[in-house]
Parts: sequence; structure tokens; C-alpha cells
Amino acid sequence: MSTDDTVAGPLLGRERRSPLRAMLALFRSSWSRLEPADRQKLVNLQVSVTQPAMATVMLGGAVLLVLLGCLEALGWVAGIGYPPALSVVVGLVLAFTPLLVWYQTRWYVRLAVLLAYTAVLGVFLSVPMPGAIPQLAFRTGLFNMLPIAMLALLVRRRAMALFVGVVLLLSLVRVELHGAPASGQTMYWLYVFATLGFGWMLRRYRSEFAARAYLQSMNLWWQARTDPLTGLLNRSGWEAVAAQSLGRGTGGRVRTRPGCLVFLDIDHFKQVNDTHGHQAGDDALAELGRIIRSREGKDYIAARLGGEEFVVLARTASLQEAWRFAERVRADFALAQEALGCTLSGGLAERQQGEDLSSMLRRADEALYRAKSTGRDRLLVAARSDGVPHDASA
Ligand SMILES: Nc1nc2c(ncn2[C@@H]2O[C@H](COP(=O)(O)OP(=O)(O)OP(=O)(O)O)[C@@H](O)[C@H]2O)c(=O)[nH]1
Repeated sequence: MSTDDTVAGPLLGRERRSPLRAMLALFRSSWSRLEPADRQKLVNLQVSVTQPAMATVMLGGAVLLVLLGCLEALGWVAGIGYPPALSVVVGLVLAFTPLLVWYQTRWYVRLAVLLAYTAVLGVFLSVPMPGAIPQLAFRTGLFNMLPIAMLALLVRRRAMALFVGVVLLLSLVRVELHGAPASGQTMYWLYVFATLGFGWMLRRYRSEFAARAYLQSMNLWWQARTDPLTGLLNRSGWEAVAAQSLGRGTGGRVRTRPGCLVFLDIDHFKQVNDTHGHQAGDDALAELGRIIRSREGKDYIAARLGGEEFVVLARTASLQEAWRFAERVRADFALAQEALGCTLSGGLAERQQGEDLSSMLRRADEALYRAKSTGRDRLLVAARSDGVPHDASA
């Protein structure tokens, strides 16, 4: 899960809607609500889950071909023109393809193996040799189990499209070479398209289910890491998101701006609670959250750490930009809370080479402490760790 997304909408519970609307909703996939990075993660996750099932289905098809070859040799079932021994040998060779699907890491190689496997199995199960007796209805039925299972298991759209192409091509070749089974061409194509349709539906269901479960888990993740009063991240959410964001590069470009941390704390908040009541205190906290959200810039990660302490990591801001942001928040808050006379103090720390989050937080906290002890209602910038003082307001 990419942790720098915004909150992912309401929880997806059991939605009450008409059956028709529920069916149509399957066509508006929840995938569209996922960020590209999350989609990629979900694709990888689904591939890893469906891979063993896919390998098992492929092994099953190969075993079926060996079995048919043996039964044909015994004269228990009618053949379609291929020597039974060849069916057995081809079946045994195909039995190794699941290993390739299992161990091969490149998806397009796996797909090529699957397509080749499908073509070969399709020929031996349902495309007869020209001139052979077309005892085909049940054989084709057996083969068409494969598209249903594979479409339910294929994850990537391109893979699905190519797979459908191979199945249609096989069906076409078979009709061209030998006509449709006794039930007739119309019935045959209905059968083929119903097979593909059901397979596609299963795949749709699977990926929709995965996307919804993923969105649910993302929602729960954010709920557990969001402060309900202010809508900002809570401490654990901020630590996770901010630490991850600090560690992340800027896509190969050298970051010229170091980033800053702003630590804000409402002055005499206990007094606000004691004098005007807890609700007035809550309102002041919510107001500060709203102001921070309205003033924060791109790449800002804001949180309520607890009580009346707020923190903002301005990932790519210069000290001057962070200062201007904090100053606007301080002024907006003083204005909004004029009636209560509620003010804000803050400490700012500019990130130093290789500095981690806890060190920035500690320095900003020291600056905040100095702002509090020198009169409150002000911002101060932390000295660098080598002791050189900063002056961002200049
Ligand atoms: N209304 C409300 N009050 C809270 C909440 N969380 C913590 N507080 C109160 O915030 C107050 C914090 O008080 P102090 O830590 O003494 O800080 P202060 O009074 O702001 O003093 P300075 O920070 O030194 O200016 C306490 O009275 C807490 O009960 C909350 O969610 N809502």
C-alpha cells in the first residue's frame, strides 16, 4: 500500500442497491479508484496468488490429454485422428509447462508458454485431423474448461486479450478444417462465446473482489492512522508516512531543497478548556486542523501528534517557505480564535544532510520550547546541530 495517498473514501460495506445496479457496478471496476502504484501492487499480489492455481490447471489439462491418449489406445473413446501415442507424448511434454509458469519470472515469457500450451492442447483435444471422424462435442467441452479456468485466473488485460485471441483462432481453425460438431455452427459459436463470457465474468469478479478488499484494508489503515477530530494524521500515521517520504528520492533528480519540520502548539490550551469548556477546546483543535490543511503546500505531511501538538513535515520546502506557511497558520488561527484569545507557538527545523525524522522533531521541539518560554504566540527556528543559528524570517 502506498502510504502517501489521501484517505480512500468511505468504508465499502454491504451496499444496498438493486440487483441490476449491483450487476452494472461490476463493469465500473473499483480498480479505477486505486492509485497506479497500488494497482501495480495488487496485480503482483494477484499474480502470486493465482500462479499455483494456473500451474495446477495446466497440469490437469496435460494429464487429461495423456488419459485420452491411453483410452483411445484401449479403444474406449473415439479419437480425432492423432495417433494415441502422440497424444500421450505431447501430454507428457505439456505436463512440464507448469514448471515454466511457476519458475519463470518474466510475465511475457509465462504468457507465451501459456498461449503455446493452449494452442497445442486445443489442437489435440478439439481440432481434428482433416478427414477424421468428428466425435467432438464432449472433447470440445473438455477443452473449453481451460478457457473458463484460465480467464478466471489471468490477471493482466493484455494476457487475457491474447488468450481469448488464441481460443477464437483455434475455434475458427477447427470450424474451417472440420466444420462444427453435430449440433451445428450457431450452437458451436454460442458455446465458445458463452465459455469466454463466463471465464471473463469470473475474472472480473476476482479482480473486483481483490480491489474492494484492498480499498477496505487501505481505509482501515488510514482510519487507524487518522485523528478524527482534525482529519489530519495521528502520531503513528505521521511517523509511518513522513519517515517513508523522507527516505524516498525525487525520481532520480537531486533534491536541492532540504525540507523542513514545523512543530506547532496551542498556547495555554489547558486554560482554554478550563475557562470555555472542553467543546471550545475541541473546536479550536478542529479549526487548527482545518487551517493547516488549507495552508499546506504540495508534499506537506501534517499530523496532530496528540493533545494540542501539531507537526508538519514540509518535505521539499525551503526554510523561508516553511516559515511563511507557519506564520500564515499562526495568524489565521489567532484571527479565528480572537474571541477566546487563543494563540499558537511554533518551532521550525530545517533538515540537515542525512538527518532523520526524530532528530528534526527533537530540534523543532527545542525551538518550540524556546518560543513558549520567551513569551508564546511566536515562531522560532532551531539552531543547526552544529550550533549555527538560523533566521528564516529575514
Ligand atoms: N478539548 C481538548 N483538550 C485536550 C485534548 N487533548 C488534550 N487536551 C488538553 O490539553 C491540555 C494541554 O495542557 P498543557 O500540556 O498543560 O499545555 P498548555 O496549557 O497549552 O500550556 P503551554 O503548552 O505551555 O502553553 C490539557 O488540559 C489536556 O486535557 C482534546 O482532544 N480536546
